[in-house]
Amino acid sequence: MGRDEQAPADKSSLSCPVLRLAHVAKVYENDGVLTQAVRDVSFTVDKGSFVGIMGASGCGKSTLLNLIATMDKPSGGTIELDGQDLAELSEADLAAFRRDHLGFIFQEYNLLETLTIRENMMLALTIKQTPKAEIKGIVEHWAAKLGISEILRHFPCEVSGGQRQRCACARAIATQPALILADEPTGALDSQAAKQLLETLTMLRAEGATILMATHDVLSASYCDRILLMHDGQLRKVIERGNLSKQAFFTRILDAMGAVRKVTENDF
Ligand SMILES: Nc1ncnc2c1ncn2[C@@H]1O[C@H](COP(=O)(O)OP(=O)(O)OP(=O)(O)O)[C@@H](O)[C@H]1O
Repeated sequence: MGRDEQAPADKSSLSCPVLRLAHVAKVYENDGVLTQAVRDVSFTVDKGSFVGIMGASGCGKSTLLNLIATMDKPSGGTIELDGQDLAELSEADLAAFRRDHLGFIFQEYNLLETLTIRENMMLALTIKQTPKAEIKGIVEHWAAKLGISEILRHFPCEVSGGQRQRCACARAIATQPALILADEPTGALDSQAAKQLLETLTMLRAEGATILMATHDVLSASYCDRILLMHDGQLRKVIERGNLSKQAFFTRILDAMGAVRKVTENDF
């Protein structure tokens, strides 16, 4: 049995996890109807890694991301981010914790339309109480790295979808969060812009960022170091990239997805 065939292993003794989930569950209740969206999910995300959560629509990716983003609370299990058990935080502490430890990149950019790209980045740093004297330098540093220096004075509506998404990346990384959560970040982009964005995320990872990305797109997933394959709320498989090329990893993910589907079909 290859290592990508094993049940998810806790690698925390070997490395430095930024995020640790243990037996996380989420049950929604609407008008007495229960939906078990996440079931007994355990995994860790190491510092400086780029991890993907994959699975078909409805498998629980967004629910899991919302729990990690502190937007919702699990029905069971524990989530530890940057050494903090999220359950121990009061409602009042959560917003500050989110601001100080997390960065977000969503499918729909989430830039404030009435602010320029520069102001969007500055706002994130101001909210995080970055010293005023440092803000300009930080904005310019990341804008240059992400190739958006020329458009800093523009409003989001004046730039392309790909540029907007790179701005969202610049804003997320500028505050140096412990973890960047990306939810289908390439969902609204054409294939060329999607490729550029994925290369940008890979570059941010090389700069030390830790990224957890939900996607249903195998090509996006092939840029990751590790894929967590979900099905029906459960973590079914962990696929490590290791030394594989992007293309070989792409094939391995496809194979693993096929295998998960086969097991599921055989259940009937
Ligand atoms: N607020 C809610 N109330 C009740 N059920 C919900 C709620 N949010 C999600 N669900 C259900 O939980 C399950 C997981 O949904 P979730 O949105 O996490 O899946 P997903 O993998 O992110 O899907 P997609 O890729 O389509 O966004 C689904 O069965 C969904 O219908």
